[in-house]
Amino acid sequence: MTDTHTTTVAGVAVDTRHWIGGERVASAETFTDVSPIDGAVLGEIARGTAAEAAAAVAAAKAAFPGWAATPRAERARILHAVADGVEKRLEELAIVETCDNGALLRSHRRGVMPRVAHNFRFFADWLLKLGHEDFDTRGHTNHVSWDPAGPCVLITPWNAPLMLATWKVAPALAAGNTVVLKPAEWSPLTASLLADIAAEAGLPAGVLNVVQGYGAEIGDALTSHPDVRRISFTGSVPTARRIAASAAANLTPLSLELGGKSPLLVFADADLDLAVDLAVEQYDNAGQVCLAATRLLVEESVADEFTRRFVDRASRLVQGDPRDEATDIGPVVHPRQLERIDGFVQRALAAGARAVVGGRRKEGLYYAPTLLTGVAQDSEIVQEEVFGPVLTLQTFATEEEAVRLANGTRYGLAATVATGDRERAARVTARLVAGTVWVNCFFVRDLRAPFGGSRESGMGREGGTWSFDFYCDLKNTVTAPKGFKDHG
Ligand SMILES: NC(=O)C1=CN([C@@H]2O[C@H](COP(=O)(O)OP(=O)(O)OC[C@H]3O[C@@H](n4cnc5c(N)ncnc54)[C@H](O)[C@@H]3O)[C@@H](O)[C@H]2O)C=CC1
Ligand SMILES: O=C(O)/C=C/C=C(\O)C(=O)O
Repeated sequence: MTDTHTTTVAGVAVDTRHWIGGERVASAETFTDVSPIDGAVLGEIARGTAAEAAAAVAAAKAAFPGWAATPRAERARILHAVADGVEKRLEELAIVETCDNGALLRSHRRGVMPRVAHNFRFFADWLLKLGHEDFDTRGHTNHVSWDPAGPCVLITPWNAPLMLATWKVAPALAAGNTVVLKPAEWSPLTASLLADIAAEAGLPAGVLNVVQGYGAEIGDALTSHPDVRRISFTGSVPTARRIAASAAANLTPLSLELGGKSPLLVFADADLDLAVDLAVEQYDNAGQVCLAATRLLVEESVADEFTRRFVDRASRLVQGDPRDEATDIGPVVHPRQLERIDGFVQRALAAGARAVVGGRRKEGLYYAPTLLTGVAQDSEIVQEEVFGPVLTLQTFATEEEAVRLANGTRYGLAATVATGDRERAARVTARLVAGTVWVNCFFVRDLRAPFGGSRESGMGREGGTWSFDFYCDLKNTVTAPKGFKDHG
């Protein structure tokens, strides 16, 4: 149901306007938000332009001095209150997100939305632990402080909308910055709910602004705005190039978390059932996970047995409505994404690949979980990020070959190694080019650790102190032991 400025999704009222300077602001035009589950219209969302971008940055700029001067303990208290609000509305956020992007409700309930709250709690607590380091040089004190940088523009994708947005919003606010958040146009709703939650938690007007619209319109206006002091972007490589070009004009510092084509290396000495579990896990969120290990690299001697067990496990996956607790794989996010995924698969099949599992569309926006064999290292399907439930399988004869194949793309976001040999694990992980490497596990990580990608998978790292390195202007104040009136 939708009226002019509010839509109701699964019983939850969501404001479809921007949130700028503590007020709801409409745009002259709207765009239609559609659910990938069944094509239902979820709402008419404000389609922001350069004017709303300018208003949001102006609001963030005006609110900056007050928020930057707010004591750390008070900033942390408010961020914990935001986390409380997320937890209170967890069920609402979970169902709205599922209707909006089609990811599993059970994942939103049990993993994703708790992580959203944790993002706020973690950075609130980390802020309070962040030291002011002092160094002494011939009696001169070098005092290093973490100064807030100014208004930050945060641009996020649709595959894990609120989780990836708050991974940026929380440290940016903790650092004392103000924020303009632009969520993806395919999943705009939970960002609007976050604005409500933040206001209820007592975040002052203008400290968090949320604008809606298309990347090429309002997104571009935000990233080229001269008053913006940080841009953090998660999304695709082509968009990152455009944003980096906009940022270059103003020399705005940039953090980029981009795509991947990560490998899962399965050695013959691995626990094969565990390795198969790890491989099947890559279909989570219908494969729309930047970290997904979509290239299965399996040692020749166990490849047939691995494939047999994989096919058996994959054939038992339940595909269907993501609101159903029994569902393992929901729809992909948008008809354009479905076309893109199927295009990759059909071109690979035409080039000689074999679909051991899937390889076709199903009804609606559902794509059969797919495993392709007979693929060459330099083929499109092995080199390009598909961002769908599509895995490839290649074999290797030696550890050397495994590492060469694993590192043989232009990406470097993540890698997973399945092995029963600790020494091999140490040897191989040391040689992999990736921001995160998992051994006999996947996806679990500590927010104190750095997160980001090498090569075309990104620029910079966020997480723990690395987030504050990015969102702060670090300052070194050197004070001499002389010149003060009270000094003898
Ligand atoms: N490394 C990481 O942590 C993650 C990376 N991703 C990557 O994101 C991609 C999927 O997300 P998509 O939404 O399709 O990416 P996308 O790059 O098309 O869009 C991401 C965001 O950028 C905005 N945007 C588009 N053009 C823009 C412009 N010219 N200026 C400013 N903003 C603009 C969009 O509106 C959206 O909010 C995949 O490639 C995936 O690997 C996704 C999740 C996590
Ligand atoms: O921050 C994390 O640990 C996970 C990030 C997840 C994604 O980037 C994703 O779902 O694509």
